[in-house]
Amino acid sequence: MARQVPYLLIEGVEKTFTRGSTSNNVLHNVSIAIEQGEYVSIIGHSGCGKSTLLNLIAGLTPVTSGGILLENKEVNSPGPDRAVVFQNHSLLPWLTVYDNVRMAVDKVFSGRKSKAERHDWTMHVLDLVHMGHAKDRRPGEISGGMKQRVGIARALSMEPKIMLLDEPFGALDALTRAHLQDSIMQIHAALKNTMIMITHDVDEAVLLSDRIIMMTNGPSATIGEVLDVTLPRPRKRLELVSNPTYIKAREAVLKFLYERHKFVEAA
Ligand SMILES: Nc1ncnc2c1ncn2[C@@H]1O[C@H](COP(=O)(O)OP(=O)(O)OP(=O)(O)O)[C@@H](O)[C@H]1O
Repeated sequence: MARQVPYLLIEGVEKTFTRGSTSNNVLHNVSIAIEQGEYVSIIGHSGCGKSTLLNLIAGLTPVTSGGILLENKEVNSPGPDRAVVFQNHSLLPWLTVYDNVRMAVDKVFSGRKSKAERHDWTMHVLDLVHMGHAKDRRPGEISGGMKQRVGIARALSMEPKIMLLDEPFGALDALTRAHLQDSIMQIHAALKNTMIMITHDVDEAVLLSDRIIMMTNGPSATIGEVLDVTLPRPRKRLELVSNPTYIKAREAVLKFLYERHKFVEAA
């Protein structure tokens, strides 16, 4: 029987940055298979290589050795099938909320959807992140949380196979962050897209993820442990607080980060 190919396969990946005669092996032998529709978080101490790993999947930087396959095709350049959402939204300040999303829609769908369809699709994704009402505002006229919603809408609008989220809620206050986490859970439930998210927040990782990838400290960081989060969905943050599975998962990540792989400040 033919072996089933994983949706995203990261196999034996090494990443070394070289400048002049010095080289820094950031990632060592990173291997994992991710299934379609999974929500996977990557957690690890500062500087271990989380963003580097995300950039490799995005195709923004090449692997030194090993390989990344998406639906059995090698990833070696950026593409609209992998949309990245950064911590600091990167909206164009002179365009409205609508036009910031529409630009991405036009880029990806100009040959495949009519003008009216592209308009409807733009409004649909803005409504998904609850930003339809603010479509005519410019980035300077909306809050940080709203900007992040537009960034997520823009990424979603490209119908990517994989959403790559680099600390998407890191710059937001706790309440805004909670609202956006709820939105992303609703979007994930509705669209069933594959999400890979970097976070420093243990509660966020447990709340959102199907699996949590825990990275060891660098240099030569690798995947230390992978935790399955078996909590059923939809998940409600208030109900989880006293849920034994939630408490156990949270404890497992905290123990990994603060007992087995403590952060040691470089001398
Ligand atoms: N383009 C680059 N050239 C050289 N070194 C780099 C480059 N990008 C990252 N690094 C190095 O790779 C290591 C990992 O960086 P990376 O940003 O991936 O870590 P991180 O886990 O995402 O950190 P943080 O949690 O603080 O954002 C660091 O030592 C960094 O200096």
